[in-house]
Amino acid sequence: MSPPPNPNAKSKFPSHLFPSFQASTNLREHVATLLQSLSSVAKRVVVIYDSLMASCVQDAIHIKNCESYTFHSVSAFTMFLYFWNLMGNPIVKKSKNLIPEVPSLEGCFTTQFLNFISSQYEFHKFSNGVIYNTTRVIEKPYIELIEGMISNKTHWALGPFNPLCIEKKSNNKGRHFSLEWLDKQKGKSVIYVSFGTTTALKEEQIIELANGLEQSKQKFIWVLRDADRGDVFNEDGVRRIIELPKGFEERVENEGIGLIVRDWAPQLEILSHSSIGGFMSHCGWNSCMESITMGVPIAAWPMHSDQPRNRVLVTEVLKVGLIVKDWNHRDELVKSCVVKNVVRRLMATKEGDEMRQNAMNLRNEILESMDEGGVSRIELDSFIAHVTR
Ligand SMILES: O=c1ccn([C@@H]2O[C@H](COP(=O)(O)OP(=O)(O)O[C@H]3O[C@H](CO)[C@@H](O)[C@H](O)[C@H]3O)[C@@H](O)[C@H]2O)c(=O)[nH]1
Repeated sequence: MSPPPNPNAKSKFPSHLFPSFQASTNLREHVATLLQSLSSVAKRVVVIYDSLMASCVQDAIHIKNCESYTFHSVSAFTMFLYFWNLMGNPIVKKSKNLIPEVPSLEGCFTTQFLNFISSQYEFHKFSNGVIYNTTRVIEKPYIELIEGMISNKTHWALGPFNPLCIEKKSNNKGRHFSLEWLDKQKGKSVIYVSFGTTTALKEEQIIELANGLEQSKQKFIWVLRDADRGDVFNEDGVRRIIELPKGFEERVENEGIGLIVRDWAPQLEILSHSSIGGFMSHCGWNSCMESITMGVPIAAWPMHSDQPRNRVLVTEVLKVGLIVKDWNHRDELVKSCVVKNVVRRLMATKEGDEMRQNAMNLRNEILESMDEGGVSRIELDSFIAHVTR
C-alpha cells in the first residue's frame, strides 16, 4: 500500500510511489504465462515494455517466437547522459558542443530508487531493441551518440506519442471549463502552470507562486493538485485541501486574470489552444514533448528525476525556455519576485517571442517529419517493417 505524497519532504522525489514499483516485480510469472499462451497461437509475439519493468519480461528470451523491446519514456538526452556517466564519461567523437554541463543526479532520486533502476537495467541485455518517446527532429545528436555507444542494439525514436493535432469540439458540451475560459482570451496571452503527476508543493511555495503569478499581471491557468497516489482509484484517506493566499482565488477569477484547476486538467487540449503562450512546467518528459509539439515555450521548474537535465535540454540546447528554478538552490523557496520576472520575460518580452518562435519552428519541423519521406515517418515505418518481417 502506497502512503500519500508528502509535500513537506526535503526531496521532491515521489518516494511514496516506491511500493508500486516494487509490487510490479511480482508480475514476472503472470507475464511469462501470457507470453507462452500467445506464442502458441501467433507467428510472432512482440513485447514493448517500460524500462522500469524489465525484470517482468525476462522470460521472453526463452520463448522462440517472442521479441522484446525496451521503451524509455524519458528524453534521449537524459538516457545518453545516464549511459555515458555509467561508462565513466568516455571521449565521444564529434561531440563538441553537444554535451553541455548538466547537474549531477544528486537530489534527483533516492538511493532506493537508483538501486531499483540498476536492478532492472541488468535485464535490458535480453531486449531486441530500444524505443524512445522522442524524434530525431529534436534529439538527433543524442540518439546518434547512444547508437555509437550501444551499437549491439537498434534504437528507434518513435515519438512524439501524443497527438499533434487536437480537434476542437463543435459545441461546448462536455468541454472542460478551462477551455471555455481560454476561448475568451487573446492569442498567446495565457501561461499554463502545471507540475505533472508526481509533485506536491509545500504551502509556503504555493503562496510564493500565487503571489508571483498575480504580480506578473499575465493571465494564467494553474493546475493546483498534489502528486498522484500509488492507487489513483482509492478515494479513501484524508486529502490535503491546498490553501491559497486569502482572497486570491476569488480575486483572480473575478477579475478574469486567472483560473485555478484543482483536479485533472486536459493538458494537451490546453496546450494546443491558441490563447496559450507559455507553459510553466516541472519538465517531466511528457510535458516537454507536449509543449514542444504544440509550439509552446517553457518556464522550467524542475523538481526531481530527469527533470533538472531536461531543463538543460529545453533552455540551453533547444532554446525554447527560461529557468524558474535553479537546481543548485533546489532546497530554497522560489520567491514570488522570481516567478513574476520569469513569467513576464516569457509572456511579454521580445526574448519570449523569440522562444515562442523557436518552439513553433520545432513544432512545424515535427509535423513535416511525420509526412511521407520525413524522418519520423521513416523511423516508424522501419520499426513496423522490422517487427512484421
Ligand atoms: O492535470 C493533469 C496533469 C498531468 N497531465 C498529463 O500527465 C502527464 C504528465 O507527464 P510528465 O510531464 O512526464 O510528468 P510526470 O507525471 O511527473 O512524469 C514522470 O515520468 C516522466 C517520464 O514518463 C518523467 O520524465 C518525469 O520526470 C516523471 O516525474 C502528461 O502527459 C500530461 O499531459 C494531464 O493531462 N493533466
